[in-house]
Amino acid sequence: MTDRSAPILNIHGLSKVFNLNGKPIHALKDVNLEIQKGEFICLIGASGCGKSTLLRIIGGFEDASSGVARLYHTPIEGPGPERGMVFQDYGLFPWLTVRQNIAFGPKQRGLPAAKLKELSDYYLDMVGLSKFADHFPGQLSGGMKQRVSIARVLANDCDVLLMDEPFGALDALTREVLQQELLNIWERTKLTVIFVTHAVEEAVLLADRVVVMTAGPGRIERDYRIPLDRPRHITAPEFNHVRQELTEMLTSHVSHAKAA
Ligand SMILES: Nc1ncnc2c1ncn2[C@@H]1O[C@H](COP(=O)(O)OP(=O)(O)OP(=O)(O)O)[C@@H](O)[C@H]1O
Repeated sequence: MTDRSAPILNIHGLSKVFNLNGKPIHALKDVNLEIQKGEFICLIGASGCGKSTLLRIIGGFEDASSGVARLYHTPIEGPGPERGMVFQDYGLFPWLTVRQNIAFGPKQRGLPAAKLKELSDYYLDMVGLSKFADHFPGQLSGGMKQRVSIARVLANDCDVLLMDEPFGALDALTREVLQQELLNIWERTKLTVIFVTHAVEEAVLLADRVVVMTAGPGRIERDYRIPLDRPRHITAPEFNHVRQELTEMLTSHVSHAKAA
């Protein structure tokens, strides 16, 4: 039986070596991480430190070279409905309408038409796109496409939302709106979120814990709990203080890496 009081994710001694034309690329080395159900985790670090690789291993899209990632005690051996992935480039089906995109997973699982309608209505409303149900992705803005992508993952009833720089391609204003919407959804659904970002401010705004990674090979350098209550205000002095602290953590790793 599944023990729901255990950490939802347990990553132990995880390493990943890619083979690029016969040359080993050490993407991750001895990564250890425990994530509790309902936590919002941000993974942050310099380009190439293995954030996406770690997310893809948790998603089951990539195998570890050694070590193990467990979801509720069970080693992850492939993708599964408990984990939903949201990418920067949306990953929508352009030939399906917004509603059909959202209902795609449940339809594959054989849900009847009435249930599909009810489910898609619910998630269309949650992401504020009810009026756009019959539009195609090509007729939507980037922010709207990302809302569809989030709704599609939620409609699959996952426990863990894996997000790889989901707002990286959006303009600053849309990004702020979507960050707020994501927080509202997270509070409403109690999902566990693992969110990759390059942006310190985004991490301080969203995360319970920020996991700082360093490159060559990628490992966890710091696991930092954000000492701020919610809701957070980016103009507040204490927010700025935490942002500076995290920025210093990140830049000190970059300068140490250069000096080494
Ligand atoms: N399929 C692959 N084959 C070979 N090397 C790979 C592959 N995927 C990733 N890598 C290498 O593994 C390392 C980690 O890559 P990864 O994409 O996980 O980093 P990242 O921190 O997500 O980077 P970014 O922030 O730029 O997206 C990099 O050196 C990358 O070149």
